Amino acid sequence: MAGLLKKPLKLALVQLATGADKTANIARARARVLEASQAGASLIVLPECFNSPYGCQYFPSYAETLLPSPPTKDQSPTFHALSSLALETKTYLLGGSIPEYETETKKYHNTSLLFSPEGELVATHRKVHLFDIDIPGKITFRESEVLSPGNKITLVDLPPYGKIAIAICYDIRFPELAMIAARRGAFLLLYPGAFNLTTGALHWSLQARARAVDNQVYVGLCSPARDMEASYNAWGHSMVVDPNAGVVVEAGEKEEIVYADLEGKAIEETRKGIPIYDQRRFDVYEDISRKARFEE
Ligand SMILES: NC(=O)CCC(=O)C(=O)O
Repeated sequence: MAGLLKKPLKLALVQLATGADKTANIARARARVLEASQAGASLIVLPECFNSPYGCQYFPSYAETLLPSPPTKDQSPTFHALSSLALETKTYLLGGSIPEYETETKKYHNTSLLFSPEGELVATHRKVHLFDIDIPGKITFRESEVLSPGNKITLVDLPPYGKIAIAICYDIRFPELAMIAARRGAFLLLYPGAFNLTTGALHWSLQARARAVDNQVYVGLCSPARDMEASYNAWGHSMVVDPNAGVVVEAGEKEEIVYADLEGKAIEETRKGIPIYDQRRFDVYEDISRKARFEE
């Protein structure tokens, strides 16, 4: 399967330091996105919940309304800030995620918005797998107490590069989603995410490398910077992994932008050397990518 990534692409992951002030978070994101675009990035990613603190107690008060689209500036200042910034920088801009309130259903979502270099909204991903875990003595978190899940896999074409898939944080633990997107032609799986000090140490890098090696695609994980004063301590360590599961670049814990130059030949050479794409046995097991709920 040659030619998934049709043109080399500089990817930037902005490991943003966020706080309680939404306006300040957006302003800080803007400064970092301008910096990344000046460094030559053409796809720039912000972290999960980049305009708010991460936590169920915060989602309702920080939530913005995105539908019907486009929202007004009052309904979603973040939508308009991202759209203008993508247009100003002429980049693809993935607005990590923001808490969303859908007025029609009266539901909250954890939602990622992707804008084109023309400032147009080109994809919306609502977190499909909500972060509900309970590790006694370490961490209990129940996004589902406030949020409702999204119901689709998000695969989007970024001309002239090719297709990418977008999912959010806990979504990475579900290899089906990654595998389906990769089998439908994604060259890159992007996960804005905020793992924590318990599961970050255990699984952050492992999950990124696993999704890359399973699918022989690039994987990018973009975290908020770690803030030990916050109620939830993000892991940091934003990273890009190549199609052979090698870590191309990894941030530390503080605010930082990391860059990676993605090239189609890395995917092609990996798949040529270890040709699992041609060796699948759909006579033994099912090709689940044929049945997925998709919006391309
Ligand atoms: N924000 C999240 O979905 C956190 C996911 C996480 O920490 C994990 O271990 O998975």
